[in-house]
Amino acid sequence: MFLDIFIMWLVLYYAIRLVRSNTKTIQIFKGILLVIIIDGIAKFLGLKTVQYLTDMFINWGFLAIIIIFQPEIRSLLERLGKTNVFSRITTLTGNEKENLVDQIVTATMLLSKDQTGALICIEQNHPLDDFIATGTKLNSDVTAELLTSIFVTSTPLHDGAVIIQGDKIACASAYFPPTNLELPGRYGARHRAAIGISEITDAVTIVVSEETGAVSITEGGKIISVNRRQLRDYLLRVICGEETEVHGSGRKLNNEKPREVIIDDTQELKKEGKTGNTGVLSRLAIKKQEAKEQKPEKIEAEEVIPAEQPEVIISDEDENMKKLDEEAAEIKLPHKKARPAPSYPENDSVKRFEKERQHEEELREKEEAIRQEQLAQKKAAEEAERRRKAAEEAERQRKAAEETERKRKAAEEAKRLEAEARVQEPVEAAPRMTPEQVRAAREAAYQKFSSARKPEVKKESESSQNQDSQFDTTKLDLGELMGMNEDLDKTFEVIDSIDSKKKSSKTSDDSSQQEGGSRK
Ligand SMILES: Nc1ncnc2c1ncn2[C@@H]1O[C@H](COP(=O)(O)OP(=O)(O)OP(=O)(O)O)[C@@H](O)[C@H]1O
Repeated sequence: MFLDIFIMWLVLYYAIRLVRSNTKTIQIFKGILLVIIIDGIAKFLGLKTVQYLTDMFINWGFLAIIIIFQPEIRSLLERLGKTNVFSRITTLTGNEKENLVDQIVTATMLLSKDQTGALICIEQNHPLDDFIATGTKLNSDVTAELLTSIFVTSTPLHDGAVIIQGDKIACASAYFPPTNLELPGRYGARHRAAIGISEITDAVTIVVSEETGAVSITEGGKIISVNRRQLRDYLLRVICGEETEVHGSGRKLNNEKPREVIIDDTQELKKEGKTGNTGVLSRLAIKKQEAKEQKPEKIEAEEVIPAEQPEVIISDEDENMKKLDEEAAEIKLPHKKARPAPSYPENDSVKRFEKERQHEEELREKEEAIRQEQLAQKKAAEEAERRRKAAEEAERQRKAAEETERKRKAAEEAKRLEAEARVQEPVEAAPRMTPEQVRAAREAAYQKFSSARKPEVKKESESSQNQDSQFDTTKLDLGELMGMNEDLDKTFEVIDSIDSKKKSSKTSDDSSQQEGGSRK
């Protein structure tokens, strides 16, 4: 019986812790409570339909809870499986815890002074192994030197968060899901990631702004700006469970961890013109303002001195702080280099959207490149065709010019030959006989000459005289005949030369005509 009650108590204890460690779970739990209350009221007032609905919800609620809390149940079982029921931090001794706090505070203040952005997450009861898996595992001692070195912007590990498990730096470059809360513009991706992790786990996260050097703490979905002293007090309380005093303020911090630390972002939102729809933080800030008026002794977010403001030195006798100052003075941060683009993984939906956008952009660029290439090819083809035609036209014109020239020369040559022929004409015109006729005449002349010498052949010469009276050689003496014979020889030579020239000019004409024909 006692064991039974003990087990039930354990189950309830862890269930409540699980619900409390996650703001989303709290909301769902509140919803379930509301349904149970409505069911009670319906029963009391006898509202049968409402009761039927709420009964249905409660009857099936077990299944619904399993479905709704599936990730949380899984994480609880995982946690049980790892037998890490007690957080690693609880296993440290008092001195180790204090040293851990000092190292974290020193590193944070150095980073703040140097305006080097940082995100340091300290694991509490909720294991952060899933987030450690997104980063680079280190498993090294927590020292101010190592912490500051990690966040120096020229190192590959500076992007993302450092997770501290117990007294070890479990990893660097871890990715946290950012919050979806509406926040003032001064909070960027780093602050969103810090609030995001505090919404889904009970971890405490320290953020150092790269822009202003301001130090903030996030826990339970809330963010608060702190100075060095406040940071130390806060960490001592969270890690060592110490109750500390804010020196000089005359006020004590709550015994419990300040789970609802909030920042007054109402002023900021008003400045940005977002007065209509103020976020959760601003509404909480207003509530807190009201509470403050009632309980002035409680420390409020609005009262926290922002880290960028000159720090108020409250006590000269704080030896711990002096020691921290001395330690910090020994650590020198390297010269900051230009900040490279973040390489940590982005929020899933944003990443997907960005990927799709890039893909579309690439497709558009490819299509445009193909279109441009086609256009260029078309232009090149057109240009080539234009050049080919121009070359053809130039060739045609060249040939035409050559042809004209050739014809001109041929005509000139013909003219020249004609002129030459005309010069030879008187010699050619004299006989006005064909060579056969001349040969016949010559023969006849010879016959006549012979018959004059021999009377027996006289009759034959008479008959030939009748044929051609022009060549009446009977009355010619030998001298005359010989002279005539020489004349005839000259005439034949002239005729032969004219014939050969005519022939040669005719063959050149023919060949040119043939060339013209084949070109056509
Ligand atoms: N989801 C995330 N998880 C872990 N680290 C992140 C995440 N988002 C951003 N960071 C870190 O924050 C850096 C970008 O910070 P950003 O300047 O956008 O934030 P910020 O809140 O304006 O801080 P700061 O005041 O330092 O500029 C990144 O380089 C990365 O190191």
